[in-house]
Amino acid sequence: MSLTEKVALVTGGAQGIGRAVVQSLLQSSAKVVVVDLNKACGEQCKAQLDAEFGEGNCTFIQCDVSDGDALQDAFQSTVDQFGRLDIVINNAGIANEKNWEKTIQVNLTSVIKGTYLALEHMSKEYGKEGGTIINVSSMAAFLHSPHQPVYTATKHGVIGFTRAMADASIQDDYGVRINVLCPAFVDTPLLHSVEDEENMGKFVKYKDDFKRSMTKFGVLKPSLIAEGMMRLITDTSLNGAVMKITCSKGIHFHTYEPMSA
Ligand SMILES: NC(=O)C1=CN([C@@H]2O[C@H](COP(=O)(O)OP(=O)(O)OC[C@H]3O[C@@H](n4cnc5c(N)ncnc54)[C@H](O)[C@@H]3O)[C@@H](O)[C@H]2O)C=CC1
Ligand SMILES: CCCCCC(=O)/C=C/[C@H]1[C@H](O)CC(=O)[C@@H]1CCCCCCC(=O)O
Repeated sequence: MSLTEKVALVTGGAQGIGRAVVQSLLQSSAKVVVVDLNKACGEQCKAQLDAEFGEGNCTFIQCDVSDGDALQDAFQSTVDQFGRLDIVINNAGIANEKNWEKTIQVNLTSVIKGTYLALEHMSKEYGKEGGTIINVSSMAAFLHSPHQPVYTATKHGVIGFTRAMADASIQDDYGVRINVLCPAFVDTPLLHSVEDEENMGKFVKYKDDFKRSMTKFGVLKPSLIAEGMMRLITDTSLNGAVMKITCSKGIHFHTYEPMSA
């Protein structure tokens, strides 16, 4: 499906899962803004994508998503440059149990802020044309581990927030679909960062169990996560959906009991 004329903003898009998603969006002819903290990685990513897709299709904005004003400026710059916004992927995430407050800021607060900013630029409530938001959670929200308690809490939070906002979008006719994606282990730099005491603090003692779990459940390629993301972007029937991606079942959806009064 062509996303010609569509404009996407991807946080944490310079490497890992975000980078794979940016690649897929460009392959579908969208314009893409990569918002990332890592300047060197972001500039290298943009240079590679310019070489592959031509200049003018991809922009890099250096930004710490946990800085609310900077994130607001990144959204505004996107609209100033490309004239519109259609797709927002709140993907940036860290796993730092030592600086757990930062983990909450990046993984949860910034996802909430990124969703509200996306709505300001896309919702019919603000006179805009609609769009789609995908928030990145994790299978850690379903299968917890003592290795990463705060990371797990943030990923639970992302699901609850996203589902509630998806309901609000339907009830108040925002014209914006809001979904959440939960990958199992994915082969990215983040997955290796959880072996360091510097990141995990006292919980690093559980790292061998965590690694055994990786061997047991397998490790996914970022390209499969990008495939799931593209399905959430293009399937207009999906709102409030919780997509899981695992080695055993591939791309599938979590189902919930209907809410009773
Ligand atoms: N790799 C895995 O096994 C899994 C990852 N996830 C989630 O997927 C998302 C992406 O993770 P990966 O690609 O694996 O990580 P990664 O570490 O490979 O890439 C994350 C990107 O986010 C950027 N970033 C980090 N903090 C930032 C900040 N404050 N502001 C702006 N950019 C920032 C980094 O510079 C990096 O480019 C995260 O939300 C993560 O929790 C979910 C399940 C499994
Ligand atoms: C910090 C980056 C790594 C986060 C990766 C992740 O999401 C890990 C989740 C694990 C949790 O901490 C304990 C687990 O067992 C989770 C992995 C679950 C994979 C389940 C796959 C099941 C299946 O294949 O059916």
